Amino acid sequence: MSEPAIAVAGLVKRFGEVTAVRGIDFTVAPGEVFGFLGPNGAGKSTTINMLATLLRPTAGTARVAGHDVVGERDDVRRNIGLVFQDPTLDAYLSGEQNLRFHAELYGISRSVVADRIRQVLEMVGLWERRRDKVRTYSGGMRRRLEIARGLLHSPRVLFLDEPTIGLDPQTRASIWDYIRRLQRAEQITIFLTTHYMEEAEYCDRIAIMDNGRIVALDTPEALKAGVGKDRVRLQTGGEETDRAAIRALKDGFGIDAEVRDGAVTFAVARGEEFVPRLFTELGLPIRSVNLARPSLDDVFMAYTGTTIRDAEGSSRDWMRLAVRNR
Ligand SMILES: Nc1ncnc2c1ncn2[C@@H]1O[C@H](COP(=O)(O)OP(=O)(O)OP(=O)(O)O)[C@@H](O)[C@H]1O
Repeated sequence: MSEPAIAVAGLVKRFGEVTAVRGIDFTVAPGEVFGFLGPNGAGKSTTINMLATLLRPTAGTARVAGHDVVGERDDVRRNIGLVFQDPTLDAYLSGEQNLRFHAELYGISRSVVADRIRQVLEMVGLWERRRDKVRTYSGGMRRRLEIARGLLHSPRVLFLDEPTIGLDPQTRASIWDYIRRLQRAEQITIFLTTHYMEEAEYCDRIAIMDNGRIVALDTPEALKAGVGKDRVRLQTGGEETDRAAIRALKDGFGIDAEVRDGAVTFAVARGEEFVPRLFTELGLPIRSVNLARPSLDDVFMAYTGTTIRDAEGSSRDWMRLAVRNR
């Protein structure tokens, strides 16, 4: 197997008395979309800043695109793209001029720059608007331009800190569409932080961070399967058959069911495998079946004791400080 895109071992960050990151370990495979979720102050921004070489770890190691974030900082920087919270586009320049400026900063060779600018602008659907000043762009267009800029120097790993915060759901969905397409087209690894559960669903794997530690790490599916059972609602067509169904579920499967809102309701592991058995083994008429899975909100609640909504809002000022003080 090829080397991980990100490999973190025993990573710690202390700010004086505060230990923001308390020894975390994880790896991210090349081409993965990896999401970091957690309440305010969990240590997400501190972690992403260490991986992006903007903050120096207190202890432990992190390798990004095969290079050490402390010992080979310049190599890491050449191989990563950053799309962070602070908007740093120049609103009085056109989209294309912003990218040219970035290309110069990164020393991208003149012979390839025009082609590459076209490529990334087309990827995020802004080629037609390239000559317009950024101040005429919508919030979603600016974000797409920032993503295009983060990709300009063909990074192996793209870091996105809350890529869609403050955007409406439709724009968020379209940004994700672009992120997914980019990831396929460029085969890059994407590491992002988010507060939005539906956004976490797009990730191949998610790490939930709380109080400086990773408390859960898996695919969204596995995390949901881990917190609880699926909920099945069954309609049999009558009170008598409902009662018979409750008995049959108890006797045949050892399941406790009850009638709720006119449907026989119960919890079961791997509901999608259980429902077909109902049809063949229950021996009663079934008029409809509804299967609901635990959501990532349930997962978040189970691991952090708060809802993701409570965790919204932000203490981003720390990150700005960290970026400025680098
Ligand atoms: N430069 C700093 N100096 C002192 N303490 C800091 C600094 N940066 C972060 N912290 C502290 O470290 C902890 C983790 O902060 P961090 O910003 O990494 O959390 P987060 O998970 O990104 O939160 P949010 O979702 O609010 O952005 C917090 O207690 C924060 O106050």
